[in-house]
Amino acid sequence: MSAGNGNANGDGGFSFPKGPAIPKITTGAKRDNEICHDDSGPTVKATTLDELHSLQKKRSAPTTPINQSGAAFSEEERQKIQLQSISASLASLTRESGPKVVRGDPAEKKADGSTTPAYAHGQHPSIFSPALGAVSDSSLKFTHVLYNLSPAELYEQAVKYEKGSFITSNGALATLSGAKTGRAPRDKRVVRDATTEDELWWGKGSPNIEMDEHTFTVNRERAVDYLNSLEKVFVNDQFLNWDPENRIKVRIVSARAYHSLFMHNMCIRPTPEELESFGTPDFTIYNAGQFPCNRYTHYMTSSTSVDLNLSRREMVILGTQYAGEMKKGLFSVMHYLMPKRRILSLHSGCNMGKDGDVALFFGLSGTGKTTLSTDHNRYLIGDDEHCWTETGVSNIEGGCYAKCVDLSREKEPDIWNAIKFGTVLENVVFDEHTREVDYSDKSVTENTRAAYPIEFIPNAKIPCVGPHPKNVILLACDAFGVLPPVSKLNLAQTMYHFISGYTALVAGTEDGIKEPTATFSACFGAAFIMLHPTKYAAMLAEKMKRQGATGWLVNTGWSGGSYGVGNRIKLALLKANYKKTDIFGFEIPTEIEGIPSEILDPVNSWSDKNAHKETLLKLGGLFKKNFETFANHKIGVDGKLTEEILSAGPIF
Ligand SMILES: Nc1ncnc2c1ncn2[C@@H]1O[C@H](COP(=O)(O)OP(=O)(O)OP(=O)(O)O)[C@@H](O)[C@H]1O
Ligand SMILES: O=C([O-])CC(=O)C(=O)O
Ligand SMILES: [Ca+2]
Ligand SMILES: [Mn+2]
Repeated sequence: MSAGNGNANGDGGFSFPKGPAIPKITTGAKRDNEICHDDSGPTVKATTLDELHSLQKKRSAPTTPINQSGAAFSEEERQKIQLQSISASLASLTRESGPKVVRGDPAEKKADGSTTPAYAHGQHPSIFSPALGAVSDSSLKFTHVLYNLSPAELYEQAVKYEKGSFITSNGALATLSGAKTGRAPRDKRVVRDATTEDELWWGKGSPNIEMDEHTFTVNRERAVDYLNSLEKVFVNDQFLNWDPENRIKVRIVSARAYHSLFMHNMCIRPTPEELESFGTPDFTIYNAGQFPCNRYTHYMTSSTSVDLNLSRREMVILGTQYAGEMKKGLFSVMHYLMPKRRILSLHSGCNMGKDGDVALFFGLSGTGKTTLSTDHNRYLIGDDEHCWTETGVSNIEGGCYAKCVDLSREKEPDIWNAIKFGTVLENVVFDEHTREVDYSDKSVTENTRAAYPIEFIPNAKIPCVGPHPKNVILLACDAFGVLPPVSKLNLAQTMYHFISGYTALVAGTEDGIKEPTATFSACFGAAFIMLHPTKYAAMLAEKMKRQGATGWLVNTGWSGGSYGVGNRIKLALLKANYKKTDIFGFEIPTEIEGIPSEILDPVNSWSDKNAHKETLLKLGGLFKKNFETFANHKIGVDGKLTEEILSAGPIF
């Protein structure tokens, strides 16, 4: 039966009316009487779907690699050298040779459908097969290496293979860091050997909990074997420190796209040319965070272990996927390496005014280094880790790590806008359908974070270096409500408060805990320092003195009555008249334009003056008690500095 022409003769009472025949549609060759011209353009070049897909991706533009002697490497030679180096990084210490490594995603099928390369040893440029001593199953398999992938590639890897990875409505990559949503300082170990024995700060108050070289080797082997057992690993080769003379080459081997993208954002990203000549890294991280350490290993007290070996220039991560461990592990390394070069490493934010005045912002986690250094009216040099050299300051990192709990576009527009394609959003909650992030939702953790490259901040200063600081601002979030909003400090007071590293937060919102808890963290970063705090303090004093920098204590917390009475206050810097406060002996301004004078001295906003005095004394006592640890440690040749610093503390 032919369609279209109805049949009027049927007996079923169903028929199409007879009408004019439907005109035939003609395509192809242009005809004179054509009404509408064919604008479909040339047809696709591929003849098969596979070919079509292969056309979609253009090869990255080849660079012109130059080797040390000035001669160009071939692409094949270059890839071979790279893979050889990665294989060496992954070498197990006992078997002494690295695994077979191959570039690319194992899931990307070859034309014949195979996923494992079919090439024999040495035949293909993107395979490296070391000569193996003992043959085991793992030495027969390939380890695929995803080397310095781009954010787009890492998004695809994360979304395809990592549970909990989603693209949010602002374009960021939302991830989950697993059971650990913050650092685990109690699980950090540092190898104590002949060198570090004398050089590092050990014992009471020190963050450096020792482990021996052998135990490190056991954990390293565990991490490396885990990584080698995987089908693929991510390798990032990047830099630390924007000061070209003190740049450190770091390699991060990890199992998750989340970790690779985090470090892509947080470390300095090499140009293709810099990557060509990267060579051997100065420091390597093995992040096997999904895999636990063996609790029965000596020195281990949990299934998490973050191990630093300064002599081997290696760090091993087991049993935590929290990405901040990598960032802060490297920061610890800088706290060791830089002072050796007479460079001061700082847990501080840093920005610069239009006329080149640099400010440093020290503060414990969550006191506002990122928030306050990201200031629309100033150039951002960095938000968290810096070096102060003979010539000025440099950022150690290539990215920022902002807290995003309760983030709002109105209060922090630059951070808000930096959360876009390429940014890693850790542990946030979002709408399952619209993928809109709810920053007020703390269901996963209160420590939600955004990691983005520093150039996502519009007024970032690239390269991230600046002249000597003029102002050194110590941030404290004082839930006791007795620290003034702004206090000017003399040099000894600056040292005293730098070594103290005070902040006080209201302990958990649950369980009825209402008392603020004071936290003291030497150098505002006790978890990361490697030497005795007074070493860093002496360097800071010397630099501030020489450069004529002014110290400030800024309360970013609650001022005027304890928590609940006062409100969190905004930072203001100033030229004003000052008066001296009781007990702490701070110089506080008597008036600042635009700020009601009464809030400049917190006593004014306490209705119960006795309660104010009591709270002030209580806090002073906590400072004194904390400082006992440092009191007998001499700094400076004659120890005079110690006395001067001691007398710069609270007096009562
Ligand atoms: N007055 C204030 N000053 C600074 N931050 C404030 C203030 N009021 C509220 N906040 C909030 O406090 C938090 C400060 O976090 P921020 O990321 O700046 O900490 P940080 O010092 O950089 O810590 P970390 O070293 O852990 O990254 C932000 O969530 C910010 O919105
Ligand atoms: O390392 C982290 O988790 C975040 C950070 O910057 C800090 O704690 O100082
Ligand atoms: Ca921060
Ligand atoms: Mn920090």
